[in-house]
Amino acid sequence: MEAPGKREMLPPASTPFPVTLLRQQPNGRQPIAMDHQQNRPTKHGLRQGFLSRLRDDVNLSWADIPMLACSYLSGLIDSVAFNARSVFVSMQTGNTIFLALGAANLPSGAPLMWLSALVSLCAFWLGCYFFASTRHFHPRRKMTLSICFLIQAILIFIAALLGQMRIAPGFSYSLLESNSNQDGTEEQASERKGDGFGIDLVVVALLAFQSSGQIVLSRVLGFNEIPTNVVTSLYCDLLSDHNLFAPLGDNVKRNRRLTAVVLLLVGGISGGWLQRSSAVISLIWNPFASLSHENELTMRNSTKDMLVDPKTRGVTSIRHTVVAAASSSSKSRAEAFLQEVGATSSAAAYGSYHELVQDPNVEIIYVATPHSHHYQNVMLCLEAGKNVLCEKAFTVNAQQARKLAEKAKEKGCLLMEALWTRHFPLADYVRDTISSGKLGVISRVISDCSMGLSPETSFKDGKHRMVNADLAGGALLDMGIYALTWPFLALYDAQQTQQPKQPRVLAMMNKYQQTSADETTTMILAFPRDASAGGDAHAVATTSIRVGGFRSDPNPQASVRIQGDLGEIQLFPSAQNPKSTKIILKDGTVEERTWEKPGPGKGSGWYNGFGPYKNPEGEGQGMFWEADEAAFALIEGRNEGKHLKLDETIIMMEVMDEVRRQGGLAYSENIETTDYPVDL
Ligand SMILES: NC(=O)C1=CN([C@@H]2O[C@H](COP(=O)(O)OP(=O)(O)OC[C@H]3O[C@@H](n4cnc5c(N)ncnc54)[C@H](OP(=O)(O)O)[C@@H]3O)[C@@H](O)[C@H]2O)C=CC1
Ligand SMILES: O=C1OC[C@@H](O)[C@H](O)[C@H]1O
Repeated sequence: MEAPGKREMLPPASTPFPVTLLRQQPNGRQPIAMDHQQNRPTKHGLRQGFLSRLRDDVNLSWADIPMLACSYLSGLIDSVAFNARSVFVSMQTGNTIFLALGAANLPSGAPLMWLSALVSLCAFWLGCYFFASTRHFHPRRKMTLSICFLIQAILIFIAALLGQMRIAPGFSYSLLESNSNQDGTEEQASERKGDGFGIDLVVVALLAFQSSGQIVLSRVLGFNEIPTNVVTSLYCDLLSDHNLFAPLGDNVKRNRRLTAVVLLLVGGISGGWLQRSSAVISLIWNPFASLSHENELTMRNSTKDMLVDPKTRGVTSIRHTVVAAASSSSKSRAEAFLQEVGATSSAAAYGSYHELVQDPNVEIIYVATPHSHHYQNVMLCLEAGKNVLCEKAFTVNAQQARKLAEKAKEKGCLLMEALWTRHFPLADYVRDTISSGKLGVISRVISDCSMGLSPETSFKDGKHRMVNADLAGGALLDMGIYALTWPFLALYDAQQTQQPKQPRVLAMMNKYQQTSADETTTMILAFPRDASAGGDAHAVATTSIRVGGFRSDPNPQASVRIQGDLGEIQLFPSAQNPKSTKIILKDGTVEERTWEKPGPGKGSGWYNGFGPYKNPEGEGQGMFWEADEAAFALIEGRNEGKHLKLDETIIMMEVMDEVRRQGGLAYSENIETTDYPVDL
């Protein structure tokens, strides 16, 4: 136990200059050159003075202050590292336990925690050895200490840079959000953190190495009571101090320990809050389309949704900003669009897509033009180096999708199909239900997405993109993609016990006479699966503009049924926008859930809704979830969405190519082509 004492009055390492002409330094160093007339050191003398002072030992009477500041730093850095990679870079006791747990393959859900802990420990050990070797170079010299602190500062700076530039994804954003949002489980959060593991470990190593410098220096300077990164022994020494309650000036070591604990805590708190606020990313969205041809208002709905405060859906670390919009027909349409959706007044309006892609403020572009135009529009964005979220159907055919994926890879851009349904919390629930095994082996999916509209009445002149073959219209590309979504989610994604294979397809197609686009299409699919995994799984996916999906039905049947040998899950009322689910198990269990759409809420006076169908006051349409996922992908440095990767988008396009081949539906060469640029 330490004896109480006042701040130690150690002899100063250097004394102030005496007023003599040639100043002899107390430690017998060279005299400093003086300007005799001015009676002050010359520039050369000053430089000499500075350098010789650096050779002095540090004045220990105040050296505890930087060491206490190190305690604050430890708290800050450890809170960041733990939040980023579930590892400590300073407190190595925790890491030793994490390493030990790894031997038992624990903790569950974080199988690589031991590796992060080991990296941190190794870097820390190396750092201790390195910084302790200063004992060979006058360890208490100001010069030696300055160099040590400089090395630490540089390492922290490099680590911060790697995080800030999103090179080290784990350190680029906060885990807090993903743990709480969108029904996200910690598993999902750690999955999200899978990318960039290696570079994250580099950051861990840099920080652990520097943090060893702190404890070594606290030892060098003789402040063993403030090891800066260990608090367990500090708590013990503090509370077992028999002079714990001595007056303030009578127990310096107690004061230091207490201050170190408080500062470490404050450092931890600041680390947490800094991550929260620094994780607020201003995402820039850029709608191509605007208020459009009388009926479809995709852009308006999704943009309005994007601008809803993400906190209303529990998302705290991102924000979407519409910085610009472009209309291919006129700038005034873009202006009207921006006004209508409530974009900020600084948002730019463009009268051409070419102008828009040159805007340096644009980070990501949301393409919501007719299917026929996706390939050309997305290629334009990618060529300009812009990230893209492109509406469904992604392209007209698989070859176009492949080319876009290649271009995105070449340019290092994010490219994602905006299949909004895939990003609903409801879709996560369906995935989780399937992978939990509750339904047994899924062997069949029945899925319908239809409109129940008379095309002769609703799309009278045949020009609407729904039926217009020149715009790659028809039931299949527009609605059939939703019917295919659930078989793919259930049989391609969620049951990935083996490398998923492309399904075999049988298809029938009825054409709308007026335009020859498909009006009703029926697909039977077989997803190849080994006999040991249950054998091939079947799906029936149907779509129609004319029949099914009547909104007038007060008790709609399930649009989607995902069936396993132990039970099934049903989705209501529509495959593209399901709002409730029902699980029926063989043992008689029934689990029903409804899925609300968040938004500004009742009393907000805010409305969204598709086309003429208004949602209840304050409820979003549900398009923000795909926007959030694109934002997270950018923040994490991913070039794809996690719920629908480009490989799967391409395979779905291949299926639709085959369906069209069997149904005899080919679009005109200029919209099927992969040539670029082509004027449409
Ligand atoms: N997720 C969802 O719920 C929905 C998604 N969608 C998808 O969104 C996309 C757009 O659909 P929607 O908004 O209904 O499409 P629209 O027919 O309303 O067209 C959208 C915009 O595309 C631009 N455009 C460019 N060239 C043409 C052209 N030759 N003919 C017509 N328009 C052109 C127009 O804007 P401008 O002239 O100003 O450039 C137009 O306003 C499609 O991929 C569709 O499948 C549609 C509905 C719902
Ligand atoms: O994606 C869509 O969802 C809703 C439908 O009404 C629309 O036509 C379609 O494009």
